Amino acid sequence: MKKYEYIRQAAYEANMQLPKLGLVLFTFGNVSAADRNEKVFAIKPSGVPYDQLSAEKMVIVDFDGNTIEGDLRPSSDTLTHAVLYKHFETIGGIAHTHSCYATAWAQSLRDIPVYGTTHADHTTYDIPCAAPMSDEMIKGNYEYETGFQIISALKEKNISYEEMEMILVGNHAPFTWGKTAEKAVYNSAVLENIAQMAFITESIKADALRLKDALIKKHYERKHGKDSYYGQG
Ligand SMILES: O=C(CO)[C@@H](O)[C@H](O)COP(=O)(O)O
Repeated sequence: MKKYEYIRQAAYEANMQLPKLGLVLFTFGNVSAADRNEKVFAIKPSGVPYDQLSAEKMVIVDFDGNTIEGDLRPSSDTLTHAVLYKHFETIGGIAHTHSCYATAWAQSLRDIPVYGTTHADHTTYDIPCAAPMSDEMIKGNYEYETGFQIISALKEKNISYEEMEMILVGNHAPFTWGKTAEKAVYNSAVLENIAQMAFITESIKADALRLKDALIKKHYERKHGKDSYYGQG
């Protein structure tokens, strides 16, 4: 197998899931897949429509954001991916979408509260919204700073990147990650569904009640506890 072929293919297949799942339009969003031994990742080229993508067009970038291989320019979000790979030491994939409901929560600068068991099946925490960029950050290295905004938001709430594989970036859109690029895309789809349900919940009842802590715990444990299918792996 040619060098980096595995991550090129993984990134390509994961990117192609985004329009299929209705998580992006046109050229919005991007997915990357990492080879942690080589400290590189394959990412969608910038501005290329999904129906014109191929595994060969994926750009290989190192964890400092330098292009290693590829004829096209890597996604404009590359430095955010690079910062996350460097700091979240066990992840193998990252997805960024502009999916409608999750992005609307990000634009509203709001964490998504745990309103129901769908949310609790995936995480016991509210989905955090990282603070929007300061003027200095916008003038500086914006995409690089976005990575640090994500890291700071989790740190502030004392949540690890392993417990929370999804985040909203204030005024921007969601980023999700996971052990693989496929899992990162799965998390983007779950986040969009949770965001939509939370929005509709508040539209029906503005003062909707949060799910009780005991139920949050019960639902999460059922899916992720030691006796669950996932907990055993
Ligand atoms: O966040 C943004 C724009 O707000 C980007 O995700 C674009 O939606 C896609 O950019 P490229 O990956 O094509 O550079």
